[in-house]
Amino acid sequence: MSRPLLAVSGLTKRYRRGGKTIAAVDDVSFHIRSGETLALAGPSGSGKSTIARLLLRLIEPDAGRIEFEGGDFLSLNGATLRARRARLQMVFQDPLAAFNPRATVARVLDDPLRIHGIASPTERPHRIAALLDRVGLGADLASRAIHEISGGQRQRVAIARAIATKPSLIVLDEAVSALDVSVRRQILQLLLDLQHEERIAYLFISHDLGVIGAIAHRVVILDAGQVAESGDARAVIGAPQSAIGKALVAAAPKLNRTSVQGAADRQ
Ligand SMILES: Nc1ncnc2c1ncn2[C@@H]1O[C@H](COP(=O)(O)OP(=O)(O)OP(=O)(O)O)[C@@H](O)[C@H]1O
Repeated sequence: MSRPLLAVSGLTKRYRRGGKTIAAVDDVSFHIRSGETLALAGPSGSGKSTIARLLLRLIEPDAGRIEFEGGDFLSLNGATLRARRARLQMVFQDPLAAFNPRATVARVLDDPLRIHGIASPTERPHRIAALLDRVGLGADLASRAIHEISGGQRQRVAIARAIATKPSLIVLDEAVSALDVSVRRQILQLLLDLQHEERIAYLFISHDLGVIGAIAHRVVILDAGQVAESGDARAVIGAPQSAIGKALVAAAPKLNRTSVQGAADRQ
């Protein structure tokens, strides 16, 4: 079997709080293959965002390994880390917090093309127009400021920015949670289409098993920093074994699957 795109093993991150040490992430292991969607589910405080921050190297773990594209990701630094980071992108819940709200859409999309030397100054406007088209937005949006466009449009811009560097993996941290149901369906469909066409893998972080059932192949359910259970997304959601899995299924709103062609349908 080929090596996974991302292999996380024994990942541990502890914080000191009120004189005590708590493990926000406690000996967590999982892997993601090229073109696959793995969901990380769990209630608030279970360690999902800490794992995202560890994967982006925004914080360093106390123990564990992260292998990405066949190499030790934690030992990279400087230019080698920057180059590898282009292949691992992130989409957050709130693009208004991730980008300068006053920046134009063109500026937000120009940054990764410039920083990673992907296109020359004369080529970049064409690349930006192509990226906007790719995520279903018109070129006329390029001159608008981030704070002037809708939440759904902002999330499309965030996805366009993420794909600008041709990543093999995108970490999506509650990326559709703030959107209303119809916009959420459209964004999920866009993610599925991009994955189908460009074989991008997703680490889809969410507390909502309804959404996870529509997009993920496999799921890891976290509880207090540890893996409570994991497996095929439909099997786990259909018959959760852990107490936390049962609670998340009971709390999940049903997503109308007919309007999203689920990832598992395309296997
Ligand atoms: N910088 C920090 N200092 C101290 N404790 C922290 C820090 N960041 C996170 N924690 C703690 O680590 C645990 C995991 O938090 P984390 O944000 O990863 O959970 P989460 O599952 O993403 O939650 P949510 O869904 O609410 O975002 C929580 O107990 C949190 O309080």
